[in-house]
Amino acid sequence: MNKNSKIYIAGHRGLVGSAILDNLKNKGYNNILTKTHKELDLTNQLNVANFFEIEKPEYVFLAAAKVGGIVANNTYRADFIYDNMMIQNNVIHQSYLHNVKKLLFLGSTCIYPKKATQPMKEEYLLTDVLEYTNEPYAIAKISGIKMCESYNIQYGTNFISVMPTNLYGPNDNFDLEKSHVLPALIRKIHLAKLLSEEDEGAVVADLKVDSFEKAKAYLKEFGVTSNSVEIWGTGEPKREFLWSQDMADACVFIMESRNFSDMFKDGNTEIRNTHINIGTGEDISIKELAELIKKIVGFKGDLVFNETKPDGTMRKLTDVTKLNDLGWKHKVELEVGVNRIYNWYLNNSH
Ligand SMILES: NC(=O)C1=CN([C@@H]2O[C@H](COP(=O)(O)OP(=O)(O)OC[C@H]3O[C@@H](n4cnc5c(N)ncnc54)[C@H](OP(=O)(O)O)[C@@H]3O)[C@@H](O)[C@H]2O)C=CC1
Ligand SMILES: C[C@H]1O[C@H](OP(=O)(O)OP(=O)(O)OC[C@H]2O[C@@H](n3cnc4c(=O)[nH]c(N)nc43)[C@H](O)[C@@H]2O)[C@@H](O)[C@@H](O)C1=O
Repeated sequence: MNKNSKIYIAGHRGLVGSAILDNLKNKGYNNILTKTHKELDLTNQLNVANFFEIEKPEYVFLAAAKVGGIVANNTYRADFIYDNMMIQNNVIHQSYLHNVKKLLFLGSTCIYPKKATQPMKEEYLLTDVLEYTNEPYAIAKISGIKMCESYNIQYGTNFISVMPTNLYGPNDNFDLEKSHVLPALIRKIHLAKLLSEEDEGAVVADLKVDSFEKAKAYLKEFGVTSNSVEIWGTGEPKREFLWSQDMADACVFIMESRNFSDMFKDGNTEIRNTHINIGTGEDISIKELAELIKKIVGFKGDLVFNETKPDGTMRKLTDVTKLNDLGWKHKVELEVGVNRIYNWYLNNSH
C-alpha cells in the first residue's frame, strides 16, 4: 500500500473500522473510501457490484459485519449467519472481480472448537465441534476464511484473514442486551453507581428516557440496582481482551507487510490455515473482569452471578506466536484500556 492507494474500509463507523480509519489517517494514507450502511447495504449484491465497478478500490479492509455479544448471537441466529455470509460473499467476490490488490477479512476466535487446546493455534480450525451460542456467526466466519483461501488458490488473489480475540474501545456498542461483556459491564456498573449516588438526572440522561421511574424499571430487568449488578453466567469463563486501536494497528501492519503467498512459504508448506490470530495471549475470568471494572468505576455494591444466562466457551485464548513472529505485539494492557474506555464512555454517553 502506498499513501495514495485507494483504500476501502467497509464498516468504518464501527469499533474496529473507526480505529482502522484513524490509524490509516495518522500514517498519512490520504485516499480512503468509506460508505455508511445507509449509503451502501453490503448484503445487497447488485449495489455492492455497482460500488466496486464505479470506485475500483485497490485495497479493502472488510470490517463490516453483524456483530454482538453472546445473547445477541444466540437470539438472532438467522441474522448473524445471513448478514455475515451476504456481506462477505459480496465484498470478497467483487474484490476478486475488480482486481483488488489485497483484502483483509476479519474473522473471530469463535471459529475454533469449543474445547480447543489452549492457547489456540491457527491450525486448530475445523478440528472439532463449535460453541453452540455463536455457531451461526462462527460458521459464517469460517466460510469467509475458506472463501479467501479458495480465491487465493484458484484465482491467485491476495486475501488475508485475521482472527481477533474479544475487542473493546471507542465506538463500541454499549447496549445492555446486545453488546459484548466489557462494554456491557462498564455501563451496568456505572449506572449502578449513579443509582447508589441517587443521581437521577444522570441515569435518565444515560438511558434517554423521560422519567427516573422508567429508568429504574428498565435497569431492574438487567439486574442493575443501587446495591448490586447482575453478571451473566458463572463468572468462571475466561476471555482475552484487545484494545481496538491495537487491533487496527495489527490490521494495518499486516496489510502493509504481508502477502498471502508469504504465509505458506515461511516454513509452512500447507496452504490452508494461513489466517493469523490477533490477540494479547493473556486472559482473565469474567469475575476478575467485573471486579476490575467495579474498582475503576468506584462502585461499592455486590456482583450477583445469574447462572440462567449462558457462559459460552469456557476459554478461548489465542496463540499469538505467528503474529509476534511477524513483528507485531499489542501495546495497551487491560487495566489501562479499561480506564481509557470508561473515560471515553463518560465523555460520549449523552
Ligand atoms: N467486537 C469484537 O469483540 C470482535 C469483532 N470481530 C470482528 O471484527 C469486525 C468488526 O467488528 P466491530 O467493529 O466490533 O463491529 P461493529 O458492530 O462495531 O461495526 C460493524 C460495522 O459494520 C457495519 N455494517 C453492518 N452491517 C452492514 C451492512 N449490511 N452494510 C453495510 N455496513 C454494515 C455497521 O454499520 P451500522 O452500525 O450502521 O449497521 C458498522 O459500522 C467484524 O468482522 C467482527 O466480526 C471479531 C472478534 C471480536
Ligand atoms: C467476540 C465474541 O463475542 C461473543 O462471544 P463471547 O466471548 O462469549 O461474548 P460476550 O462478550 O457477550 O460474553 C463473554 C462472557 O461474559 C459473560 N457476561 C457476563 N455478564 C455479561 C453481560 O452483561 N453482557 C455480556 N455480553 N456478557 C456477559 C457472558 O455470559 C460470557 O460468559 C460471540 O458471540 C462471538 O460473537 C465472538 O466472537
